[in-house]
Amino acid sequence: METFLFTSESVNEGHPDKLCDQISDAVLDACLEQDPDSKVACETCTKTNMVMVFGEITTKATVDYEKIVRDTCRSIGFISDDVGLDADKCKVLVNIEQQSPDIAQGVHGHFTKRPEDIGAGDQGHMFGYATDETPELMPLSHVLATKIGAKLTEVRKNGTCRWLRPDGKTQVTVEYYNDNGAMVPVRVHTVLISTQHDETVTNDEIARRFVIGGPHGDAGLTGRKIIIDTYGGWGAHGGGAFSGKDPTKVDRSGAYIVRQAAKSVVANGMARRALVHVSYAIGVPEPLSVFVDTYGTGLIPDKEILKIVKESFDFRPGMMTINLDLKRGGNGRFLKTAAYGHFGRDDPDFTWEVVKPLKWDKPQA
Ligand SMILES: Nc1ncnc2c1ncn2[C@@H]1O[C@H](COP(=O)(O)OP(=O)(O)OP(=O)(O)O)[C@@H](O)[C@H]1O
Ligand code: MET
Repeated sequence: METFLFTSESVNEGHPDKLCDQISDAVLDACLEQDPDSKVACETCTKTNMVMVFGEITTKATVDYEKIVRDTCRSIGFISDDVGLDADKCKVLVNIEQQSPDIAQGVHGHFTKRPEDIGAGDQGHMFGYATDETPELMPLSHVLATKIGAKLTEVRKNGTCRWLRPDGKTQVTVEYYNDNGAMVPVRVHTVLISTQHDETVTNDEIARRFVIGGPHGDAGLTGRKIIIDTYGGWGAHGGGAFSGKDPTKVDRSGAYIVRQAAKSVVANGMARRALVHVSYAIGVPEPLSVFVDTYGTGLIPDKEILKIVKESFDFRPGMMTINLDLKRGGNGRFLKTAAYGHFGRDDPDFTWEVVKPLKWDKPQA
């Protein structure tokens, strides 16, 4: 049996880039909670003793950006310079302007367009992926890297492992067998864990020193972990980031709907593995292209699956927003997505994970 190795990495919520993603999505949550029509493009950057939020936000909500930054840092565990950032003492800079009137006019006509007519918030192309190798229909290498990272945070926060600090990375290599296009995991080959720790840990417990972490060790930026956010290197990626963006930004809503489409194709038994691709032009509601590839695992031809996908999913931004309930923020709805992956999560707030029943004729054996 010919096999190959495939590796996915993940980072914890204390990684500086992920801290930025979480602050951006906490801002989005706060805006949507008070004003579901908010238009939000919130970027965050951080370095030692400093967090800055910046971008374009048009909202009726009254938002205390500084408080959101400090609360988010604190809840992750950044509570002293020692661990990489002090939530209560760090400098917080805010540089937020309104959405460009040119974009507002083209995309939502300054809030006048009906949902059917709302245009894509930008050009771009997005991929959704699903594979039958795990119950959540996600790549095993990615699921394991993500879950080990989440577990590290859990044992830090619940006190099981007292020498852990917030920042950390994981990486998992899995040996796979290619079963006519379907991916079959054979064994876990390597697990790598790099976690920030305090000075009390001994050299027997760890291989390399990693005391300086968080923004002190490495600057952070929103949108720098797009592969960790999606499929761990499997499938494909159009390059758009998710966090801090309202659903008119198809980088996010488009990627969510194509995940639902790919997952539904696999869950309905039409294929063992699927990639769904969509593209947009700014200000235009209908997608420019939709494409399906089942890597040769389809029980019916890909072009028939594509037809079913196009009939079953509405790719217009205003309609994706309604169908996936993407204007609902608050209660950490989007904040949750900003660490440990946007896909494959078992949580009713991840509406794009709900499998849609698809009507198709299974060929006779
Ligand atoms: N009114 C406009 N019409 C068309 N394009 C515009 C308009 N205003 C700005 N742009 C272009 O679109 C770009 C935004 O594309 P980009 O992919 O960087 O978006 P983004 O939301 O920042 O995504 P990411 O977070 O993935 O970087 C701007 O930098 C600019 O080049
Ligand atoms: N940041 C922009 C906005 O707020 C979107 C990217 S530029 C087309 O609409």
